[in-house]
Amino acid sequence: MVYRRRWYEFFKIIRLVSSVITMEWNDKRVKLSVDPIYKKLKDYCCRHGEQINISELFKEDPDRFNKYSLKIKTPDDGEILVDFSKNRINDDVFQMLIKLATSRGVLESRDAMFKGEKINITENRSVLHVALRNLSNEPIMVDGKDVMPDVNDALNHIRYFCERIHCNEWLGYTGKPITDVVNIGIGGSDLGPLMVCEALKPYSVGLRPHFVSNIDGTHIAETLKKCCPETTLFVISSKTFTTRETLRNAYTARQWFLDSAGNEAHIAKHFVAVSTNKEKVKEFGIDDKNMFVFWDWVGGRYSVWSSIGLSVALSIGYCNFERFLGGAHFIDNHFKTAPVEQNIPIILAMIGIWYSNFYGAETHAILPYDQYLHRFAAYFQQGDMESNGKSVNRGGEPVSYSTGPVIWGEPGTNGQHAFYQLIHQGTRLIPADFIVPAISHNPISGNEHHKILLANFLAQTEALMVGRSIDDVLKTEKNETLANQKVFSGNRPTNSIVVKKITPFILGALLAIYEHKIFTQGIVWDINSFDQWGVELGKVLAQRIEPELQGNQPVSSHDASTNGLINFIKASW
Ligand SMILES: O=P(O)(O)OC[C@H]1O[C@H](O)[C@H](O)[C@@H](O)[C@@H]1O
Repeated sequence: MVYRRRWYEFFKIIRLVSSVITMEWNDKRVKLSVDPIYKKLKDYCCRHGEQINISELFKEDPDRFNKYSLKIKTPDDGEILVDFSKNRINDDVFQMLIKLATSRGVLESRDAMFKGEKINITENRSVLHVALRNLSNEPIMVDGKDVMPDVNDALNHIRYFCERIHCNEWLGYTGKPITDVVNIGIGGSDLGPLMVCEALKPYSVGLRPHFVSNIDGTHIAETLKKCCPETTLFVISSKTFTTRETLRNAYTARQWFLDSAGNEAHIAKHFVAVSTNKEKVKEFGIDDKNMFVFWDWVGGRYSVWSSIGLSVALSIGYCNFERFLGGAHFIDNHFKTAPVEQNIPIILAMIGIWYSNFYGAETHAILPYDQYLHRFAAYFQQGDMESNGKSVNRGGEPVSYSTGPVIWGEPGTNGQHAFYQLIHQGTRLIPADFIVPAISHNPISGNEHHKILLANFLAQTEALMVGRSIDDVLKTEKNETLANQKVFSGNRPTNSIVVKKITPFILGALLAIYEHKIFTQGIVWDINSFDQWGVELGKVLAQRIEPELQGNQPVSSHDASTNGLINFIKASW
C-alpha cells in the first residue's frame, strides 16, 4: 500500500514538473503575429500571393498530384485519398506552412492531449475524446488514474443494452418490442448522433431513430406524432443535464408517455439518460442503472464517441458502432505518428490557415457528394465554430489575426444549383472540401445516378481551378458585355477527400480527420479550442427574459429595441 502511494506521489511530481516545463515552453513561445515564419508567410503572400495560379502550377510540375496528395490504406475499408494539389500552394509555401505547424508546437500539444494533460486550460480539464475510441486499450491517465477501464465499462453497458433491445429482451410496458428511439438533446448531444445515424442509414438494424433538439414545441410535437408510447424509447442526452431546451423537451415527452402509460413505474422501460451528472438524472426520475455515463474530459462537440453515441449504436448495432470508433482510432494513430508533411489533419489545417490568415478567406465550405452525409457540414459547424470561434488567446489576450472560419455547406449536387454561383464567380475566396465515396450504397439504374454525381464532383473541382478565360468565351459569345458575364476567374482552391464507400469505419476516420484539423488550427492560433464561453451570455439573458414574458405588463428593463420586441410579442397574444 505504502509502496503504491509512493509511486503515485512520484508520478504526481513527474507530471507537475512536465506541466511546468510545458507551461514555460508555451510562455516562451513568441506570439503568432510576430513568429518569424508567420511573418515570412505574410510577406510571401503579399509579394507572390496573387501570382500563385493553381493551373500554372500543374503545368510546371507534372508530378504535382502525386506530390500534393496522400493515400492512406485502412485495414478493411480501402484507401482514403486526400488530394490537396488544387490549392494555391507551391513548394515554398508548403514548406513554410509545415515549419509554422512545427514552430507553433502542434506536435507537443498533440502529445499532451493524448497523454491526458489538462490542455483545456480555462476549465482545467483533459481533452480525451481520443480515449473513447482507444481500441488499443493502452492506458491514458487523468489525475493519476487510467481512464480506459471506465471507458470500457461504458462501452459494455452500451453493448449489453443494445443487445437486449435488438433481441427484444427489453420490452415496452405492454410487452411490445421497442421500434422507435427518440434522442432528446441539443448541440453536441444531438448533432453528432443525428449526423451519424443519417450517414450510416444503410447499416440500420431496424429501429427508427428520431432527434428532438429545438425548444420550439413544433419539434417534439411533430416527432411524437410519429411514435407510439408503448414502443418508444427516449434517450435523454445531456452532458450537464441542466440544458433548458433538453429538460423542457424531456419533461414534455415524459408527460406524453404518462398520459398513455398512466403509471410512473413504467418510465424505467422507456426513459434512459446519457450524462455526466448523476444527481440531476436521478432528480428527473431515471434510475442509475438506466444511466449511461461519460466524463467532464469529453467536450460536448466531441461526445459522439461516448455514451452520447447510444442512439447510433441502437440504430446501426453495437458492432458497427465499434467499427465507427475504430475508424477514428485509425486516424488518431495517423495523427500521432505520421510525419508533419504527410500528416493529413495537419496539412488540411495549415492549408486552411494559409487562406484564412494570409488571403483573408472568411469561410470554408464542406461539400459532401453523398446524400447520407447531408448533416456533415452542420455537424462541423459546431465542431469547428464552437471550438475555434475565439478572439482571445490562451493567455487571455486579444488576438490580432483571424481565427476559425465560418463553416457551411450542403450536399452536392444540390449546392451546385443554389450557391456554387458565388463560389465560382463571387468576389470572395471560398476554399472548399469535397467529400466523395467512389461506391454508392444505392447503385440504382445501373449506377447511373452515382456516375452523374461523380462526374459533377470532378467537373466542379476542375472548373473552380481552371475557370474560363474571356478569349475562350469570345469563341462562342460575340456580345462582349455578355461575354464578360461568362468569364470564370478560376484559381479557386479545393481539397478532395475520396473514399471507397462511406462505411462506419470510414465515417469515423473522416470525423477524426476534421477533429484533428480543428485541434491543429487552434494550437497555431494559440486559442483554447475546448471551451465555449461564447454561448453563455445568451443563456443567462434568456433566463432573465423568461419571467418577463409572463402577464401582460409592458416591459421596460432593457434597451429600447429589446423592450419593443418583447412588448410587441406580448401585445400579439
Ligand atoms: O449536453 P449538454 O450539457 O446538454 O449541452 C448541450 C450543448 O450546450 C451548450 O450550448 C454548448 O455550447 C454545447 O457545446 C453543448 O453541446
